[in-house]
Amino acid sequence: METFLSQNGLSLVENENKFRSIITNKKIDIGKTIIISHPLISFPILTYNKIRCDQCLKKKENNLQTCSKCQRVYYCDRSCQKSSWISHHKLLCPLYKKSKNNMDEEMLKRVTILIEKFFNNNNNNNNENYLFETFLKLMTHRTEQSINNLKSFEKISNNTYENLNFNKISKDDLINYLCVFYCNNFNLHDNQLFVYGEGTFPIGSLFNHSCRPNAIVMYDGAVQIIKCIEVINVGEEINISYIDVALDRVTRKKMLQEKYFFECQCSRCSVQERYSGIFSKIDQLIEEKDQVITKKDFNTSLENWVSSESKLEQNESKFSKVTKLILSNLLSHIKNNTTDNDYINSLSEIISILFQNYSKTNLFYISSFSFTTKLFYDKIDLQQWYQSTILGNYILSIYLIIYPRYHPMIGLHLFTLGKCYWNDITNGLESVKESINILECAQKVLNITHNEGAENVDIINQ
Ligand SMILES: C[S@@+](CC[C@H](N)C(=O)[O-])C[C@H]1O[C@@H](n2cnc3c(N)ncnc32)[C@H](O)[C@@H]1O
Repeated sequence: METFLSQNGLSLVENENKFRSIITNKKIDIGKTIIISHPLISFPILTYNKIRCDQCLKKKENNLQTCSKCQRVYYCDRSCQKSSWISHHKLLCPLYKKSKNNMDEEMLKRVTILIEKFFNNNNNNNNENYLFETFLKLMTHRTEQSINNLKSFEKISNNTYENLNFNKISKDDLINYLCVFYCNNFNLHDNQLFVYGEGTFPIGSLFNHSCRPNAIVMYDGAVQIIKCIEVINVGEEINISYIDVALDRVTRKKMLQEKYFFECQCSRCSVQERYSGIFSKIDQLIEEKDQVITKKDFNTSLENWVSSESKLEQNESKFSKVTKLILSNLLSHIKNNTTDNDYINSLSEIISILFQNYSKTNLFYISSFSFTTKLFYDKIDLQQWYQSTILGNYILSIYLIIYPRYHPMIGLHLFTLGKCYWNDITNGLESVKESINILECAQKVLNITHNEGAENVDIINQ
């Protein structure tokens, strides 16, 4: 494991609160790939299992071939089918007739078959041994798991043990593996961020969480790619995010505690930050203070704003003011190569103004956001392009407050917004100019966040 990490310029160091952390031995620039790693096991979720190959997880609509024996798994070609057969399917194929596995059981069976082989051939110089060694040292948090979890793990472990013969692995080991899955596994997502699979990635599991991460996780089929979104200097820790960082502090805290068993002390959540810093102000802006009535008010005023007849009236709205303030100050930081410090300074100034003037409004609530996004896509469906650009700009301004500037959500949204401007002919040449500006920003972000060859990036680059 250490060798693999050091080949990638990384080190694993002990950490008092987090057990271990990954730090970089060299400066990493924005957009650079930090590490590419393979899963021990990954497979598509049920809704995708007929359009994504069970072995390589690449998409191939309509052309996948099923295993003629069990007719439960689909492959893109003979080579993937053969790899899967050798890896685990030979043992699992006859079992599919008997039972319908849930995801955890499926993962457990596949992983355990491989680990048993690893134990049996321990001396072989297999170049994937580091994956097993890493997996076996991942955190289980077993003593902190809920009683319900442990009961369910025991049941799955019993089923698995009855169906497969293991010599080197005990039932108790299986429960440990399930605990590892619970707080280490990843959901694989496509370039639009839709989840298509689940995977055990031992190397990816070494990265700790931050609510203001400097790295993101992307996928290409079954391959995991961790990319840098903020300059990371020698000796600094690399952090990804385990949850959606747009969530408010209370929800983040609850989710991290329930699923990963830790109290987050990242740069955004630390006590020091909480009382003074910019992220604390952001968290206060998005934290919900009022109840349902204001939500209804919000929806009505948003709809009125978007459909107001006169532009003057529109510009007077708090939605317009906030959007203009944020975009006029922050959008240029996306396109130009400003430093992270310059960006944070600008963000800090904006947040202070927003905090002073809008901290008692519900403009930044996540719950308001689902309505705003729905309205945005409704306008697109209705081809009301001008209104879609107004809403799209507002959404973009909120994204720039809650997400790091080079985040896939921002890139994807810019891409959609750029297309709305392109279709909006009411403003003539102005719309075309704005479309180009927005699409250039989208190109910059997507080239950083997405992998080469990703569909959106290709379209935009062309
Ligand atoms: C996927 S593992 C990350 C690697 C782990 N530190 C290790 O050494 O194996 C997730 C676990 O790491 C710890 N962890 C991750 N991020 C943390 C953070 N920001 N603060 C405290 N603990 C964290 C928690 O115990 C969590 O359940």
